[in-house]
Amino acid sequence: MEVLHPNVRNKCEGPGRPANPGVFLDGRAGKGDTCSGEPSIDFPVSVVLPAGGTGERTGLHTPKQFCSLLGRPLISYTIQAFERVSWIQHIVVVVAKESMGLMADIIQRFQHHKVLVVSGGSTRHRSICNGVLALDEEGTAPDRPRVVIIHDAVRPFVEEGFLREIAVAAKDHGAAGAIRPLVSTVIATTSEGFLDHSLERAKYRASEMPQGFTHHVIRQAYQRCTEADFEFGTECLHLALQYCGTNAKLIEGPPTLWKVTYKKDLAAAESVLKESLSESACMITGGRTAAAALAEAFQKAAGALHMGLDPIPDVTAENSRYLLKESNFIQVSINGHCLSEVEALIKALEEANPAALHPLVIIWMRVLTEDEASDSSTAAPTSALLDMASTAKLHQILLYGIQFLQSKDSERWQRSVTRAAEITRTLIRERSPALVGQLLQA
Ligand SMILES: Nc1ccn([C@@H]2O[C@H](COP(=O)(O)OP(=O)(O)OP(=O)(O)O)[C@@H](O)[C@H]2O)c(=O)n1
Ligand SMILES: O=P(O)(O)OC[C@@H](O)[C@@H](O)[C@@H](O)CO
Repeated sequence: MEVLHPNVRNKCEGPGRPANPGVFLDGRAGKGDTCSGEPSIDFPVSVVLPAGGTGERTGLHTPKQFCSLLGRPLISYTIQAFERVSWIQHIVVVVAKESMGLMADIIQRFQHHKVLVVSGGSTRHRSICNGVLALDEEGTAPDRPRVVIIHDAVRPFVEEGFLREIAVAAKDHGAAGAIRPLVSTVIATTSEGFLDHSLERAKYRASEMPQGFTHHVIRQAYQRCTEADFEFGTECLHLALQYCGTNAKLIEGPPTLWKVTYKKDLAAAESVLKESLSESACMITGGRTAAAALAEAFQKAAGALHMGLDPIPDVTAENSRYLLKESNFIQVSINGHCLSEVEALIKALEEANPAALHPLVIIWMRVLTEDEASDSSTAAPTSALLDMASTAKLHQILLYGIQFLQSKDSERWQRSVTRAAEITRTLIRERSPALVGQLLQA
């Protein structure tokens, strides 16, 4: 039986849909930390991420918040953006009841913390209301009101500095919201579909997210609003003004605040994520002379392609710091072609960084001498590579292979190294799931 939230009897939902507070999965609370010159956050801040929609406008079967970008659900990027902010204590994710299990899997797989999952409602306002009512007044006082940041779960590109501005403005004014200049002019139409009038664009702004409210204001707004508000409204700032007399402080936000609405927006978001990914790589030589010589030649070729390359002997001791850099890795294999070194690297990466935000790339670089190339006993372990790659992919590690000949002909050798660097750059840039586990020839 669902427990009705004590403060609302069927308020958020139509008949029969109560607010249904869950349990915090991990109540770790951060403390306010201040970057130089930025206002300190000395009051409790929680976040409500409405993610209970169906994403009809994408035309996809999967709701857009659960669509994968680079192998990771869109909502996981948004949650990560907030859980990296130390002064945010709790993140309430509001999902449709039928998605609660999927959301729990995502939290577990990507090691999200300080997350509470509650069930959504039939409209965005009802979902947000459920999220707000799941937060209680613990740890607050009149001079330290809890601030609630509300942010659409399908807006993954949100920065800490702007969140701080919204949170402080919400504490000071009761409500605050992100705005952006209008791109198109707003017009009103007659019932017959003709132009009635147009608004003077310079006087208006687009209301975006994040928005912030003191918990008291947003909770009172939802307790006083009407069924029509719940059914047809799209603006929380309006509810604060209409039902609490609170004029939100409006702050112009960066262009990155855009919302994923249509299918094309998913492709655009993935492209933005790709651009943010590290294109640098560490080349692990094992301290062997031949591998170090390859690394030197490869570094020149990679430099010409504007790709950073750090030759390192291993990822142990002081070099273990490379495991935490969200860098990519090239494991060099000369005169010894088993995959054991790759296996050890994958294990070290998983232990050091169990929930990498983006897929990391490992390239097994297999260099054959001319004698080995003609010796059938040194056939490439292609099936072992495929098996290892498919397991690693579950942990956001994309494993590829590149093989080439260590020719005695210097020109031929240089051409192979250059081709290997070009392939490496493409694999790192594209992170194509289709090529995972393949041994490509340079
Ligand atoms: N009943 C609803 C409807 C929407 N949302 C959330 O509100 C945010 C912004 O809404 P929108 O972009 O309209 O998402 P959808 O309603 O899913 O999209 P569509 O209108 O295309 O179906 C999204 O994160 C969406 O999941 C929600 O929590 N509960
Ligand atoms: O209207 P939709 O439900 O698609 O999206 C919600 C947006 O309207 C909303 O996030 C901002 O306009 C701020 O209120």
